[in-house]
Amino acid sequence: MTENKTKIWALIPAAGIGSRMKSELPKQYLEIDGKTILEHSLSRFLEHPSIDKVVVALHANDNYWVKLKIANHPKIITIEGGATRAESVLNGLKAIQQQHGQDDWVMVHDAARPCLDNASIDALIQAGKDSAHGAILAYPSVDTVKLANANQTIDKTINREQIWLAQTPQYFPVNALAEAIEAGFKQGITITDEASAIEAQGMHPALVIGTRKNIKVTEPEDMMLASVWLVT
Ligand SMILES: Nc1ccn([C@@H]2O[C@H](COP(=O)(O)OP(=O)(O)OP(=O)(O)O)[C@@H](O)[C@H]2O)c(=O)n1
Ligand SMILES: C[C@](O)(CO)[C@H](O)COP(=O)(O)O
Repeated sequence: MTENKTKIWALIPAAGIGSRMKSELPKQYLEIDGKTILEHSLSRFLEHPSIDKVVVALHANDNYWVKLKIANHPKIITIEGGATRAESVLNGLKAIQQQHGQDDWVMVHDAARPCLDNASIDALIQAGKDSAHGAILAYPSVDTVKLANANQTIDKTINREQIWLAQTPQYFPVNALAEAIEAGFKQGITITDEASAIEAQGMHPALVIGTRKNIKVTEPEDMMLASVWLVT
């Protein structure tokens, strides 16, 4: 009798061009401590015992991936990403469904977040057991939050007790997430993370406190920060 264990997939959107980084290479291929940012991010899932398979969404014109040693890892499936992060994620979800993973769960993690730690992955898996609406890593704001006017003046101060900054991974049932993103596209909502699509369907994912190390490498100064976090 084969066990029908629910699998956990990792889905890594890595099809961006990193325009805000203003670098020659797409930022996910910039190196820190001898490895690309993408390899650092991928290694967290390749080495985690609870993650069964990893899908990586690559830019249609990506000719960097094949040069990585990790490119032939047996746990990895590569697919073509889309014009937006949400489209890349949906393409990855469809690939998981084609691999009979429709009843599994998926952790979507930005390739641009190389400083993720194992304890955060463990906490997210546990939170998924307690929340049918899924769960995301996030961090409560430590700064006062201002709502801005169009002319870059302050409209008002937002009570920061309720402000959390979303990170990734974001962890959901595969089918529910695919349906939510497709519905969001039809409704014309802006989907900048997986939870925003799930919320638009009336669901309330759990917030799991991450670490401040789990930064998204977005602008040039983030490289120094990530370099420090990766070696401490
Ligand atoms: N069409 C896209 C756009 C982004 N991403 C991925 O989504 C993650 C978060 O996106 P972001 O930090 O915005 O990356 P870029 O879109 O590359 O950056 P920029 O907006 O500065 O161009 C990154 O790992 C990026 O590779 C993707 O898979 N497909
Ligand atoms: C998904 C995300 O990392 C959560 O904070 C963020 O929304 C990605 O934004 P980006 O502009 O696509 O980098």
